[in-house]
Amino acid sequence: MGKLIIVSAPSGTGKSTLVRYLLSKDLNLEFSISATSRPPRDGEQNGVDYYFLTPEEFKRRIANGEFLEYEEVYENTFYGTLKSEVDRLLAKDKNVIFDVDVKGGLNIKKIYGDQALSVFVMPPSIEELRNRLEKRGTETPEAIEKRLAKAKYEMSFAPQFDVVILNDDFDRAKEEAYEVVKKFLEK
Ligand SMILES: Nc1ncnc2c1ncn2[C@@H]1O[C@H](COP(=O)(O)OP(=O)(O)OP(=O)(O)O)[C@@H](O)[C@H]1O
Ligand SMILES: Nc1nc2c(ncn2[C@@H]2O[C@H](COP(=O)(O)O)[C@@H](O)[C@H]2O)c(=O)[nH]1
Repeated sequence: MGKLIIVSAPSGTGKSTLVRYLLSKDLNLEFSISATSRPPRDGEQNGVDYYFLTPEEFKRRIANGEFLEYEEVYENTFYGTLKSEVDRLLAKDKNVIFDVDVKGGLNIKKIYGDQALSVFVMPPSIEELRNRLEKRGTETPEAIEKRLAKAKYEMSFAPQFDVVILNDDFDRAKEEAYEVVKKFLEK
C-alpha cells in the first residue's frame, strides 16, 4: 500500500521547493493537488498546481463532505485536500506527497497514523522568511505581512511533527529530506 509524506512549514520556508526536489527523485511519489479558492499566480495551471475553485464552489464541496481536510489558511482563502485526490493516487499504488499548512498536515497525520510521515520544515529566521517572500515576489506587501504574522505561531507546532528539517542551506536540507523520506518508504 502507498504511503503518505506530509510537508508543512510557514509560508516562504521552501516547502514547495523541497517537494519539487523529492518528486524529481526515484521515490514513486506523486503530488496531491489541493483545491484552493485563491486565484492562480502567473504560470500556475488548474489541475497541475491546484484545483482552482470559486469560494462558492469550495463551500459547496465542504458541505458535500468532499474534503479530507480543509483550512481557511488566510482570511477568505480556503485550501483543502479532496478525498478523491488521495484515493486516486493510492489506487495507482503511488506514495502521495502533500504540501499543506501546519494544521492541515497534523490533521492528515491523525487520519493516516503510521502510514504517514509528517515533516516540518523550519525557516532559519523570520527575517529570512521575509527575504524569501519578497524575493519570490508573488504576494503583495500586505499579504507578506499576513503570512509573516502567522509564521511564529505555526513554528510552535513543530514538536508535534515526526521530523523537523531546518531549511538553511538548500543543498543540505534537500539531502536530509531525501534520506528521511527514503528510509520511511523502505520501512
Ligand atoms: N534554502 C533556501 N535558501 C534561500 N532561498 C530558498 C531556500 N529554499 C527555498 N528558497 C526560495 O524561497 C522562496 C520560497 O520558497 P517556496 O515557494 O518553496 O516556499 P513555500 O514554503 O512553499 O511557500 P508558500 O507556503 O507561500 O507556498 C522561493 O523563491 C525559493 O526559491
Ligand atoms: N490545509 C491545507 N493547506 C494547504 C493545502 N494546499 C496548500 N496549502 C497551504 O496553503 C498555504 C499557501 O499556499 P500558496 O500556494 O497560496 O502559497 C501554504 O502553507 C500551503 O502549504 C491544503 O490542501 N490544505
